[in-house]
Amino acid sequence: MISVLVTGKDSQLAQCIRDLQENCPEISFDFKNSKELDITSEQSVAKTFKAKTYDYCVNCAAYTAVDKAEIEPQKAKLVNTIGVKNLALACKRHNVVLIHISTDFVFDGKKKTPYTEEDQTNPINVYGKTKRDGEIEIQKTLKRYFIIRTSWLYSNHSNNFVRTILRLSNEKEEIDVVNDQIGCPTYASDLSVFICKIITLNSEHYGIYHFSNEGKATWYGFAKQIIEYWQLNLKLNSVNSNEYITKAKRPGFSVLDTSKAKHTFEIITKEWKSSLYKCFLSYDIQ
Ligand SMILES: NC(=O)C1=CN([C@@H]2O[C@H](COP(=O)(O)OP(=O)(O)OC[C@H]3O[C@@H](n4cnc5c(N)ncnc54)[C@H](OP(=O)(O)O)[C@@H]3O)[C@@H](O)[C@H]2O)C=CC1
Ligand SMILES: Cc1cn([C@H]2C[C@H](O)[C@@H](COP(=O)(O)OP(=O)(O)O[C@H]3O[C@@H](C)C(=O)[C@@H](O)[C@H]3O)O2)c(=O)[nH]c1=O
Repeated sequence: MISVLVTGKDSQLAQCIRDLQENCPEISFDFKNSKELDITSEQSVAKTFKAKTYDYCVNCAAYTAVDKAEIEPQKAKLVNTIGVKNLALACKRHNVVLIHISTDFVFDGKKKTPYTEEDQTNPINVYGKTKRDGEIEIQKTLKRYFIIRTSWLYSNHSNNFVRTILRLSNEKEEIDVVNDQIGCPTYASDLSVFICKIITLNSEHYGIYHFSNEGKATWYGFAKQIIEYWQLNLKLNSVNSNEYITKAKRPGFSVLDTSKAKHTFEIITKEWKSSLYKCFLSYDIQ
């Protein structure tokens, strides 16, 4: 049995891993929520790693409120940088492989072609900076780690853009959505399959990997597709970022090049629209 600690039990990603559990009989998962394991507390982390022996730690715990991070940067840093450092140190002490999830928002979005793992990071908002600093803490501390950068995660769990659009369709007749930020929506369930594959392979190809669904979209295009699949009665207005003011700046282009993950782990990434359709089919509120 492979023993795996998963932090951030209530995150959408951890919930997707939980959904997958019965398809991975060789893995014994131990999910901890933020009360059971607070990654910002050295004591809490030490206690968890002493209580049981783990082969892997999958870190799904994060501060993910992109706009709020601009007004409480210390809180974002505490979770995304200091908390990650605590986990990396504990993994080192207990010889555990760390699988950490990072983001397309570590990039500034000035590139015109998909970002590779070798591209320079240059975050333009607090969330992105704290996530990039978390990556650095891992690289300083550990040799046996996987940092998986992904983008625009959604699922039928927790907070995400799909759920926001569904909620707004109940509250409003029309909404403005930005058409000048390009990325790739990624079904968290597909990412959880990839994480389990790395674990079951017992891969030693440590390092940074980009994982997303295939293709690209604007948030406007993403919203349009959600409206089409769910047949929502919501009018969309396409606007520029300077017409839709938010506290945090977001990269104009943050599509990830997933070639390295595809070649190393022999995976096929799914086209984003087909994964969105799968998410639609799995939805319980239709
Ligand atoms: N959402 C997205 O679009 C993307 C996310 N990512 C990354 O993927 C990962 C998973 O994201 P996602 O599933 O959306 O996350 P969510 O926002 O759904 O959940 C984050 C979880 O982290 C937990 N958490 C916060 N602080 C702590 C703490 N101090 N100790 C332990 N747990 C804590 C929260 O618990 P509680 O609710 O109890 O506070 C919450 O359950 C994150 O690393 C994120 O940065 C990357 C790209 C895109
Ligand atoms: C809800 C809404 C958002 N937007 C814009 C704001 C923003 O530029 C973009 C996305 O909005 P959201 O705030 O929902 O998504 P945001 O929190 O920015 O999403 C990001 O989350 C973090 C955690 C990541 O790591 C990223 O990969 C990315 O998924 O869409 C509209 O234009 N209209 C709307 O009605």
